[in-house]
Amino acid sequence: MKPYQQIIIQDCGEPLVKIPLETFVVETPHAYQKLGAPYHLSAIDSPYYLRQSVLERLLTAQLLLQDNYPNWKILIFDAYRPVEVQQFMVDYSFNQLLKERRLNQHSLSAEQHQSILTEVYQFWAAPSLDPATPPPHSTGAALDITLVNETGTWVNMGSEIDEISPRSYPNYFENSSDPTEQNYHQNRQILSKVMKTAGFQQHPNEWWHFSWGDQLWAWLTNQQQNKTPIIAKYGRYLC
Ligand SMILES: C[C@@H](N)C(=O)N[C@H](C)C(=O)O
Ligand SMILES: [Zn+2]
Repeated sequence: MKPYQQIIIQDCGEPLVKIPLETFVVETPHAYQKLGAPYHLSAIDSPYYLRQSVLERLLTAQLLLQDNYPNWKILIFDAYRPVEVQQFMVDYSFNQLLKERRLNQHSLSAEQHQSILTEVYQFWAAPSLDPATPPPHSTGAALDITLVNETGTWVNMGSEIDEISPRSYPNYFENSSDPTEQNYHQNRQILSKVMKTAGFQQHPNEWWHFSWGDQLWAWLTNQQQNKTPIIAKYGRYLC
């Protein structure tokens, strides 16, 4: 269990709302739908939903971005994710690591299996159905995003979304003396600054993952302030 999963959840009952796709940028087809992720098993069969207040904050973040970078936009890579899709992506990522390392699942020792799973879980939440430990995206409070510039080109952050490697850590390029890598860091800073100003918290291992109101958000907020601890506003979204 991760420390943030001990945070108590008191779901405020806010609805999941459709993201106005014309206001942001999205990839079509969606990356996980392209892989065959089973959205059809969920009553909400699209990733482009968020809790109402989370969407409002995302709109604020994009306005803040455009104060300094007119015509830049937030690209929504992923938002609401049913637990079935979380399971599919954990399995997919595990199998990708095996492929990259030319390993065969059936000849793995128990230790090897556990060690690869631990790597996957550094970046993916467990597909838990326990109401006390929902995967962040299944609450409708988390989203994976990047930026596109005025020409519609993805701003270069120096690594791919979902890459299982230290390059995904938000400050990975912070102390680099290479100008290109310094630029990646600046780009990541632009993204995290507008999101944090709008109230979001960022996943410690992922430059692209932000949330508002879920357990990780509450846990990180409590770490940063010496006030009465807060609890999570959103649990797994139940239709
Ligand atoms: C890996 C990425 N797409 C992601 O969403 N990670 C977080 C931690 C999650 O699975 O909730
Ligand atoms: Zn995420």
